[in-house]
Amino acid sequence: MTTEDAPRKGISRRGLFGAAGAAVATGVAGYAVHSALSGEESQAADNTGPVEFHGPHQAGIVTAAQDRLHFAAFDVTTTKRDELIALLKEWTAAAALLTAGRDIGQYGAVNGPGEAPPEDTGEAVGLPPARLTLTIGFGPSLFDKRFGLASKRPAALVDLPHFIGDDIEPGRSGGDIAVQACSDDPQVAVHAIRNLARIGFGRVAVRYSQLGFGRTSSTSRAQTTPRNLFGFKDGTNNLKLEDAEKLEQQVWVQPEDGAEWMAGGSYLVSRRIRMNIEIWDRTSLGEQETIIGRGKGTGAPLGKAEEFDAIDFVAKGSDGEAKIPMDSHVRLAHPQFNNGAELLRRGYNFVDGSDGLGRLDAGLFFLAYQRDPRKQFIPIQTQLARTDTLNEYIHHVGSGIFACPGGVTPGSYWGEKLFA
Ligand SMILES: C=CC1=C(C)c2cc3[nH]c(cc4nc(cc5[nH]c(cc1n2)c(C)c5CCC(=O)O)C(CCC(=O)O)=C4C)c(C)c3C=C
Ligand SMILES: [Fe+2]
Repeated sequence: MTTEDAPRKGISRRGLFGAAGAAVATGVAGYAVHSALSGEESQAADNTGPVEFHGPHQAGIVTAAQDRLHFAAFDVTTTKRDELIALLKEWTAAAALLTAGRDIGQYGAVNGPGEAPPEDTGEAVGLPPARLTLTIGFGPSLFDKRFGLASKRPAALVDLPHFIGDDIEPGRSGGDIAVQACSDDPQVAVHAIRNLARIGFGRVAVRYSQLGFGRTSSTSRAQTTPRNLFGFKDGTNNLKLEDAEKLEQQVWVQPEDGAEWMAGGSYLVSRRIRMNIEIWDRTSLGEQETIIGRGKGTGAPLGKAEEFDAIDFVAKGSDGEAKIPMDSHVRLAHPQFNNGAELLRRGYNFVDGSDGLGRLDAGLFFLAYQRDPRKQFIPIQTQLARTDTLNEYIHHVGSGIFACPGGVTPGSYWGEKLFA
């Protein structure tokens, strides 16, 4: 692309330098060499392209989980419904460009007039789309009196209850609107949120945000299972994008579920879960495996050999005790003990420095999509909060719930059906 092409929406970021230059500038070439080292990384080497923004469902839910997260919750600061709608239209147009790997605005980062601030902040120039997805959700507080939306609040968008052991910080919780940016390049995800926040200036303000540096789930059978900060494979028994029938039952809101505008959408629960890394690290391997209910090396259920072997909750060891302990995490979270309820987990590891007492401020930014939190997250978490032995090593400090509408078709905008 040349500067002559500039007065057209969405400057190609790579085109500014040419494809070869972009590969070098982004380190993609180095990434590919590095990727020869292991199967897991070679999977990532292909992850530079775009994910389609438009479709029946929002991208970023069943999309094979990317490696990086920038999650932001916004408070709406305008009280004018028209201004909020205008913002959602602007955000949608920008999101379509960003996810295609393009600069936002007409002139992008570097082709505008020298006298004005650039339309795009520029830190993603030369970077590929890196499978960026942007997923929007609306929190319960958006449905107060301000925008005339009270009657549109879905019954399933409940305020989450207090769970035993919760230590929730209001400043890390709630939000009128959430945007989940996932990408295989951290700078691409950060660029996206930064530019959406910039577009929103005067209409929304970032309430809190969270970076995640490593996925803690796989959402496709083509992906290997990653590890969380306790060193365990996480996401083995997750819902996967290949399970189309189960996704209809457990993830996608159906037309008969009420709140018509939510059909094809899903409910997101976010929890910032602090992990007591230092205490965990002083716990024996056997105890760690007993707490989770799976082997640390293989990820196999206790008593089994392979990661994807079925869990046998009945099997007893020579001591007469259940091989999968009654208070182990996988037993208490399993659909068999939760009325068949499942979650599509999409969380990320985080480390936000240390807490001043020499402990890492680290943990899991838990993200889970579901058809109805009243039947899924809430009962599962109620059970975990009561008896999960993992609770000695974790505590929940942030919380959010968001109604994520169905997908965007070309010409429509995020939340159009909500405001219709
Ligand atoms: C309310 C839902 C859940 C919370 C909160 C949660 C926190 C949490 N989990 C781990 C580690 C693992 N979880 C695993 C399985 C698993 N976890 C949940 C739900 C919540 N976890 C479910 C529904 C499942 C699947 C259970 C099953 O059907 O077998 C596992 C095992 C591997 C896997 O299947 O993913 C690990 C490991 C941590 C560290 C954590 C909080 C910090
Ligand atoms: Fe879990």
